[in-house]
Amino acid sequence: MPFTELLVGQPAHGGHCVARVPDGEGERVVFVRHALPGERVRVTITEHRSSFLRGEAVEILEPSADRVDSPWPEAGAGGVGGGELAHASLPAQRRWKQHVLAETLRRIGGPELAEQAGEVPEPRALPGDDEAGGLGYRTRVSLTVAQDGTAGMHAHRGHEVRSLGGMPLAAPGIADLDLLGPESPWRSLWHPGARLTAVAPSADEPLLLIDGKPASLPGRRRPRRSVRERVSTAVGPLDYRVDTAGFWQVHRQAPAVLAEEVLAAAAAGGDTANALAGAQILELYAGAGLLTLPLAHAVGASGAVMTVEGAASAVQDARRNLAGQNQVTLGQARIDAGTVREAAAEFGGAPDVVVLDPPRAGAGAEVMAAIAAVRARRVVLVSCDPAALARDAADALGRGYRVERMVPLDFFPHTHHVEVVTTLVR
Ligand SMILES: C[S@@+](CC[C@H](N)C(=O)[O-])C[C@H]1O[C@@H](n2cnc3c(N)ncnc32)[C@H](O)[C@@H]1O
Repeated sequence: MPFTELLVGQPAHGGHCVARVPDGEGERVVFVRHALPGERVRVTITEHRSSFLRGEAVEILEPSADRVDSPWPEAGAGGVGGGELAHASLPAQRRWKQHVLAETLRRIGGPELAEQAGEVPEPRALPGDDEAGGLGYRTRVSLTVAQDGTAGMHAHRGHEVRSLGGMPLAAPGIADLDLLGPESPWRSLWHPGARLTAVAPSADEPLLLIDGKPASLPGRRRPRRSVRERVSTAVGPLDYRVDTAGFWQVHRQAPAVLAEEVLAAAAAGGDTANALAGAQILELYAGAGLLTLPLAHAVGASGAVMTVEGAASAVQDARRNLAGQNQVTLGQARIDAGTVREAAAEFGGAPDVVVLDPPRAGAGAEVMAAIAAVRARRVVLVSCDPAALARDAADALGRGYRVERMVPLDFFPHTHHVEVVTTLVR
């Protein structure tokens, strides 16, 4: 079945739409990438599984009104991953994510979560994205060196590395590094198969890591171990240092927007400066302290913020970023039920708010149960995966919390990814 003509249905979690092909007496589901709902397309089947097929739309026979010329054709059918919605207009991408989020909450979280979440809004565009066509936002880009020595990315669900001609989603500082093509000045420093990470910090020169180590061109500034990031917030600009290979929000506007949303959620939507003064906050998965610093300002000297983070280098960065904030205690530990209980016990009673920003897999049932047992009035859950959000939020609902608000944010234009800040209250 090399090519099949299909009518494409609604999007599903993972960056594809659902279609069906006849299969014996019944039908088989096909997950189709690079198509839009309602389109009639020719599809090449890329993977056969016992219960479903995967395919890519290679010819659009009846296009949707939402279809646009992709600003990144190299991420289209047969191409690299990371730009799977680039064939849709930005408003259509946001409607796609809204649909997937609502469906995932219902399918994985169950009817109660779906009901409490209510009418899930479209993910909010970040400042400047609509004007820029959703391009030039990524301050971190991962590449791999192809066999011919040029920088590229892996084919979607493939091992082969494709050389890239452009990186339209990358921030301008990354293009300035001149990584692409056979004339790149970096070529003598890397080898086929090397992993490259390009970083364009908000308050520092862009830099390149080769196999996780900061590199520099001959005669240029020595490689740095950390970069400076500056985040504009309501309490003024906040300055951070972050390990070059450490976690930092990828969208150039995401640090400020996330800090503002988390503060508003923790403060019950009130004036954060007053509502959180004196509050006791437990922050889990705190990274280099992006959220810890504005939380520390908001609770003030009479409040307390305790963090737990697993990566030693991130805790070291946080120590520097939070220097002088005596109301903050930084803990390094792998987060599990035990560490949540221990951290909460330090407050000598329930903290007012628990903030958590777990990795893509979510916090998981055990950690969510331990968080619920802490009995904080509010839990602010930051999720970068709708399925993990549905599991984590459903766990909280089963343990005495209800959803007060869900704020989806379009942190990753042209991809299917979406960030959501959920406020849970007892
Ligand atoms: C999505 S990041 C959030 C960091 C921070 N809130 C930010 O926005 O920069 C998740 C963080 O959780 C940490 N982490 C992941 N799994 C962990 C675990 N099991 N225990 C402790 N920390 C973990 C990672 O090192 C990372 O810093």
